[in-house]
Amino acid sequence: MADTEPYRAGFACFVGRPNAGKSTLTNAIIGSKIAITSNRPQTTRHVIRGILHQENSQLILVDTPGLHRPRTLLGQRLNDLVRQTWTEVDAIGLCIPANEKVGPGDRFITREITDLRAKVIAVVTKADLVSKDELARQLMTVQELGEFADIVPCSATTGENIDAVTKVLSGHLPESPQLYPDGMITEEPERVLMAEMIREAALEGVKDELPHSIAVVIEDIEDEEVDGSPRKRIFAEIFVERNSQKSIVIGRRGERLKRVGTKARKDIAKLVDQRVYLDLHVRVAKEWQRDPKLLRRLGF
Ligand SMILES: Nc1nc2c(ncn2[C@@H]2O[C@H](COP(=O)(O)OP(=O)(O)OP(=O)(O)O)[C@@H](O)[C@H]2O)c(=O)[nH]1
Repeated sequence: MADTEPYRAGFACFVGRPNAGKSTLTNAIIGSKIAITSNRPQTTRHVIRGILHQENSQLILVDTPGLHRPRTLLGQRLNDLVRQTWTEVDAIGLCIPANEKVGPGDRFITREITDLRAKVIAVVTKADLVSKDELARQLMTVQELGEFADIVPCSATTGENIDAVTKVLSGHLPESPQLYPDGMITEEPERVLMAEMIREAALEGVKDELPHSIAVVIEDIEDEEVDGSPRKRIFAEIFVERNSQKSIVIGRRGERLKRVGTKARKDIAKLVDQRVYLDLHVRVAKEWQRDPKLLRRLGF
């Protein structure tokens, strides 16, 4: 029967409250670190696409930030971006952690995505954190939450049932010819990925206020040759809103910034498969979240 199956291709995204496991799931499916995860809410800012090529389908995953109460211009733009994305996809995976009570946040998001043309699949994430009984109970609670085309439990950490999530999502895509060439896993410009890697490194182990106040811009990338082998020299600016935040990022005698640079450099070197020299600067740009010009420069 397999070869009579029609070819399907289309777009899907994961939604869910902050920390529901959307980015980790996206990574587990695509099998490469293209979306940024952290244990802090709302670190996913850019729409990043990963493309999963299978024999009979092509699943294009779009990563969106979470909806949140818009307090700034950035907040409003992010929400617009999220809603825009939802209207464009063919399938939506609503992520609900197995280890947390279904709450108002989940109901809010469920309502928001109910009347879209996309098929909605409930994905119960982090299944590894609960017992079988707890998982069964959560699946039943989720069933009551709304009308879903399917409900699938999985764990992105152990990889359990990730194939099932992919299969179910792909099965709800429209019949369509292949949309992207073979082998392509992301169409996000490398610069955005580089900036996200630096941002992730800069956020490691810092206080709650920083994630919303930090942004990274890649100013320039130069190809150079060192000792006969190619190297990329990358100039990046880390923007923060206050001097106090600048001190946090830089650390005592610049030690923290050095660690940030080392980690980001390694991640970027893996991404571009080349040696990298990273030139990092930290700049205070007061209220960058409210400055339309700066927002545009930062890619929002
Ligand atoms: N044990 C376990 N932890 C997970 C799993 N999936 C995600 N996590 C953890 O949950 C936290 C949040 O995961 P993310 O993937 O960043 O969540 P997100 O929904 O993208 O979060 P936002 O970007 O804030 O919207 C991270 O610390 C992950 O390591 C899983 O299957 N099992």
